[in-house]
Amino acid sequence: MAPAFIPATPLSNARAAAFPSATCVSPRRAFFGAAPALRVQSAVRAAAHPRRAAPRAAAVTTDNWVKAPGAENSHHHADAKIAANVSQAMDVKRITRPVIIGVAADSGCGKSTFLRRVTSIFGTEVSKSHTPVGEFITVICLDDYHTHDRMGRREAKVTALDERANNFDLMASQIQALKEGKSIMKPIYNHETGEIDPPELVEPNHLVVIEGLHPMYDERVRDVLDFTVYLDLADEVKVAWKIQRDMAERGHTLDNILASIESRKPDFEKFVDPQKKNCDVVMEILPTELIPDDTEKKVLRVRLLQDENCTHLEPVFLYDEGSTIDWVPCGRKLTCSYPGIKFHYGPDTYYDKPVSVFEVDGGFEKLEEMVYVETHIERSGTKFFGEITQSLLRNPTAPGSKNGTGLVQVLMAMMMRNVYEKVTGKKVSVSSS
Ligand SMILES: Nc1ncnc2c1ncn2[C@@H]1O[C@H](COP(=O)(O)OP(=O)(O)OP(=O)(O)O)[C@@H](O)[C@H]1O
Ligand SMILES: O=C(CO)[C@H](O)[C@H](O)COP(=O)(O)O
Repeated sequence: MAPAFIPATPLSNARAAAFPSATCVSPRRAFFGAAPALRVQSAVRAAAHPRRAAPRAAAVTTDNWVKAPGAENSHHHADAKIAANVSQAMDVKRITRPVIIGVAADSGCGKSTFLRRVTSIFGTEVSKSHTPVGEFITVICLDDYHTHDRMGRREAKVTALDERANNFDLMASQIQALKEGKSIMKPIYNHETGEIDPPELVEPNHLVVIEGLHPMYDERVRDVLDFTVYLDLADEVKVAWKIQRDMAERGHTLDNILASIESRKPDFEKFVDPQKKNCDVVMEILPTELIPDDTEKKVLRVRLLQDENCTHLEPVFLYDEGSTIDWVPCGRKLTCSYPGIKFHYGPDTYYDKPVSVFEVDGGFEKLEEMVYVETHIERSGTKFFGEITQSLLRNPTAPGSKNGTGLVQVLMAMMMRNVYEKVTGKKVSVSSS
């Protein structure tokens, strides 16, 4: 029998503007780029359909489930469980084995923007719910494993980045369970209220992405991951993006934004940043080198660092694998206005390990011309001629579509698709129209 469909936990209302020190937005809200209208709509829907508003726990029978190891670590997590048996969803959806991918970054560093590109490359959609779920992919935000609610963190005098503020025992047991094909009752950290809501049902899926501050922090969780991605923003870029988002869209003051970034820095450096050392791919976003003394930080230099020894990764390259290449296709091949665009590819070392670097500095004047560049990017895993260009053209106004950030995000999304295909031996079919 097919498992009963459990309504997804609805999006909660706007995160309180009353917490000006908060630097991140609800990943779900950002994931769908939800305008206030959407949030209101979702609240109205919930009111009109009370079942939607009910906690997911109410719809599931978990009598023969077991308490998840780690649930005892926090009174907020007491109801976190793991199914005793493999989920029927495995059979019903013909899941070979769930592929689990980690995406790590600080808050506001473009995880949601990247994950929208991922779903687009997989040709799939996800629900507008606390945990986005689709036929193929589920995206779990690891903020849900915060040990304390917002008030509790204040009392304990810890930031959300601190290891003590996260229940890694529970995270490890539940992500491991999903990989084994078992459903879980996962806690919910509610960014709107700062509270921990009753747990929700999450079933195994073909692809499960775990995103947030610490997907690779705990060895037990890291060992479960099939592929790991780290989004690494230079401080100047982080500040510029924060200013753009939090000042323009949320009415925060500049001083407030800067103070918040500064206050997170020590714990960011201690608990989040070190994860990048062991990642399969790292996307560095840096200020351009094409404009001397650039102050605007709108033109970006992007470096994709690909671990040469990663089991499932075949690094992309320009022209000739292993060579060092600097390429400026501006002129007859590409329309470029100042400062133009420059590509670089070559071997390098990153924390003592060999990596291939694919780098793009600057932007595209005409996105359609990207197809010329695409013909020179080798082993990108495209399924048809022009797939990268088509993917960027599908949403030309998305952040980064006209510069290297969008291009590198699409390349990383294709790597994730390759990893999925390698691990499962199944092909993902996509449409070229
Ligand atoms: N490639 C890009 N170029 C320019 N701006 C970008 C790019 N990617 C993301 N941004 C901007 O940065 C901000 C944060 O992006 P996003 O919401 O994707 O980050 P996030 O890591 O999911 O944030 P949070 O953890 O706070 O939810 C947004 O305002 C977005 O428009
Ligand atoms: O770094 C973060 C990741 O999103 C948040 O700051 C953390 O999850 C705490 O959330 P909030 O500020 O809403 O209490």
